[in-house]
Amino acid sequence: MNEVLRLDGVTKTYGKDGPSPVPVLRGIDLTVDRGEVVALVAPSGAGKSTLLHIAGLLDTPDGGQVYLSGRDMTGLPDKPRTEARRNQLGFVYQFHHLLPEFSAAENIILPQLANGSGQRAAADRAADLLDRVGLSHRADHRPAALSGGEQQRVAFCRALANAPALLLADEPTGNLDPATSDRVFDVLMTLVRETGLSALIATHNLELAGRMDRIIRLGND
Ligand SMILES: Nc1ncnc2c1ncn2[C@@H]1O[C@H](COP(=O)(O)OP(=O)(O)OP(=O)(O)O)[C@@H](O)[C@H]1O
Repeated sequence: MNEVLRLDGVTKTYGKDGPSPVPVLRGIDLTVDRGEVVALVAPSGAGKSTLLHIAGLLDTPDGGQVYLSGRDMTGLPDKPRTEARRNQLGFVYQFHHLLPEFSAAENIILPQLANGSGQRAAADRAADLLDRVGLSHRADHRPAALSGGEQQRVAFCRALANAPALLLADEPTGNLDPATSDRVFDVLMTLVRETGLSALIATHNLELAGRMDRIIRLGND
């Protein structure tokens, strides 16, 4: 099985039983292979976040199937979906959403402890990931003491903390100025390549999209 993610004929309409339904996804077919980094490019409002939420098992489609590593996740109860989300998926958002009262290292350690890792192994992995993104020296600092680009690098480490099979990212550098965005995106790509991770990364930035293995377009972009 070479596919980490497969969406087959996925449809989604918001408020479909109400007076003003909003059809967003109309039969999306999409795959991400193991080790592949795919850009998701679309105009604003075309449904990138909706698609990432469905692929990330945070929302369910009205129709169609979502497969993770070959397993049909559609219609499964919450428990296996939550487990799959914890074990197989990593998320990065436009804003880092780090826990403000914890240090950079702790933000990477906590999801590992929640997933059953021991303290020592979790701390070692956090140290390794911070080293990879060039932030070893900021491990004990809280997010507020870090720059926007540094915070986002910590968020990448947190997303990779539990060694997911697939990284889902929604405008991961969209909140940064163009030069920082470029540098931080390079860090993300290096991290993804070094760990052999698969990724589906939504971006408006065509230059960044061009650096990925393949571009999938939604809507008329
Ligand atoms: N809960 C909801 N109820 C009704 N409509 C919604 C809901 N969530 C999203 N939408 C609508 O669905 C469409 C797609 O939204 P989505 O956030 O997926 O787009 P997007 O491509 O990620 O946009 P952006 O790039 O601006 O973040 C938009 O028209 C949005 O207004």
